[in-house]
Amino acid sequence: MEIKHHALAGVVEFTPRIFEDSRGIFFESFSARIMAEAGAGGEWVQDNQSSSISGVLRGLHFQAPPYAQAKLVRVATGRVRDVIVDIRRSSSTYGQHISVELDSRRGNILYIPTGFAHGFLALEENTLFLYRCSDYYQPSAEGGLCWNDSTLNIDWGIDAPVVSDKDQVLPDFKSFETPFE
Ligand SMILES: Cc1cn([C@H]2C[C@H](O)[C@@H](COP(=O)(O)OP(=O)(O)O[C@H]3O[C@@H](C)C(=O)[C@@H](O)[C@H]3O)O2)c(=O)[nH]c1=O
Repeated sequence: MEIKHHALAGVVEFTPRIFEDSRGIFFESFSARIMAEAGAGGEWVQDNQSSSISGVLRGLHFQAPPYAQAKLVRVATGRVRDVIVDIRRSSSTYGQHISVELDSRRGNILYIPTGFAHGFLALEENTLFLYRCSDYYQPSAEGGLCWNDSTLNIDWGIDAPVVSDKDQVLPDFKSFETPFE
């Protein structure tokens, strides 16, 4: 497993070794030991799966404490542009984001600690997105940020993605009060 520590503290990307033979491919998509040693350990309690048509954008989402969720995200079919925004008030990179392409052919996996808003854009038809969460879904704790906020200035590479009604009314960064220390 190749390990990359990203510029935003605590964010780790894993790229597994892919074994290919005449039957197809094999790779390890989760290793509690390797991930914990890289600072991406977690008590995972919920697995989620979504499928999206090309051009669907989901986000930017988080759950507020005490229901904050770390996430371990990957793509099983297709490809996404995955974006995370640091919303930890005391962080030196507060308000900054990174964008990582997650590709089912590479099998790369992104560890997102608590204190980040998360979203992704599906870049292919039938993109199957899989993720584990460190806490259960808690609708009352759901929060978010506007995907095309001018302060965040995220280059999604698309002007008019397919966005849910809920995601069209998320707050902008200027009026946002983060619940994360
Ligand atoms: C996230 C979630 C949703 N739901 C339900 C609520 C709703 O009726 C339906 C669809 O929910 P949403 O529109 O919020 O799904 P979606 O927009 O895919 O939400 C997800 O977006 C990505 C970017 C994340 O980071 C995730 O944490 C999650 O917020 O599924 C659950 O039952 N459990 C869950 O854990």
